[in-house]
Amino acid sequence: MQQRAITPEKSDDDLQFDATLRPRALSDYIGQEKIKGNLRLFIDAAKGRGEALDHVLLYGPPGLGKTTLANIVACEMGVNIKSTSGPVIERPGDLAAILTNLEPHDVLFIDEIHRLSHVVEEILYPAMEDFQLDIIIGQGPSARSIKLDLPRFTLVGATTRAGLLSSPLRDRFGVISRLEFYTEPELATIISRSSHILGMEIESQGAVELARRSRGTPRIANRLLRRVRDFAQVRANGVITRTVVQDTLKLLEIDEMGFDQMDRMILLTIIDKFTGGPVGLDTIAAAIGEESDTIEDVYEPFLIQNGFLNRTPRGRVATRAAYLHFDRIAPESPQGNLF
Ligand SMILES: Nc1ncnc2c1ncn2[C@@H]1O[C@H](COP(=O)(O)OP(=O)(O)OP(=O)(O)O)[C@@H](O)[C@H]1O
Ligand SMILES: [Mg+2]
Repeated sequence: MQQRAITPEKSDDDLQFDATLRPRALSDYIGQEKIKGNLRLFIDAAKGRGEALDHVLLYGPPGLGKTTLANIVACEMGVNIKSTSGPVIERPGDLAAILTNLEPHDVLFIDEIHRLSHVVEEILYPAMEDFQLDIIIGQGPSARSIKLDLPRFTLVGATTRAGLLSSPLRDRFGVISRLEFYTEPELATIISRSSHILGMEIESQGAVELARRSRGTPRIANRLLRRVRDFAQVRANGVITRTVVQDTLKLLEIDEMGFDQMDRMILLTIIDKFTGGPVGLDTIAAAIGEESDTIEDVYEPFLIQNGFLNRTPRGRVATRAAYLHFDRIAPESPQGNLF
């Protein structure tokens, strides 16, 4: 897939920036006030009792700050964090090795936790609940089952798809938090903070304009900021003004709403090829040549939340706002459930 400027998924050149721009303390983490309030309380309580924090599940669209929060939790608890991800833990032995190496109260961060295999999940249940490792060593008649005590640890799980988590796994988390898209003022604050860290001068109108076009997502805001920075250096004496932002985004073909080519393709396919829908996700995916999982996880949440797309039992439907945005005339009497 071609690298989109706006995709909220990680790319390699994000990694270095992620490291520099990632807030380290809860007080530097902007927005998500409800989650922050809860975590603050639970962390203070756990520390007060000298206990490990309860297991935490973080879910929500890519780029909203799940990994960042996991690291902050460890930092605020004053413990180490071990990071891994669902697809990386292939065999029960892999997880056993990680678990037996934890120190008391450590944070184990499992990203993409919905992609853990079944056999690995089975090991995780008693580990989360009773801090016991229950594992079978060897095969056939010589196989032995061994039980080990584990230190009390905190599992922080992250996923873009909470719906794909098995309920026994979900039930073992004491804290389940959903990350929301950020408001424009929150994103403007994040952008100003990032500019400051990168040593860039940004006018407040520039930050507001960029915030408006960042699809509610800090990762996108930071990525666009890098592009804007290049433009500002070359064409505008290094200061990020509203005009600099507008000109850069025009080059990147990102419109007033923050839609890029892929968003436009999804909506216009529904409007023009399928008379506004309803049309199945797989059909849309085939028509535009993108994975349906990617459409569902990455692009749709923002379009739905902002009222451009509806998810109905019979398929996806473009809303009146979508027709208006593209200067199309919405059908007079829609097929029953259109609007
Ligand atoms: N609340 C926040 N305040 C400031 N910066 C943030 C905040 N949340 C995220 N960021 C920035 O956005 C970037 C992406 O965040 P992060 O990697 O934590 O997202 P994620 O939810 O883990 O994404 P993914 O689902 O793709 O793993 C980070 O590098 C960080 O700089
Ligand atoms: Mg992450």
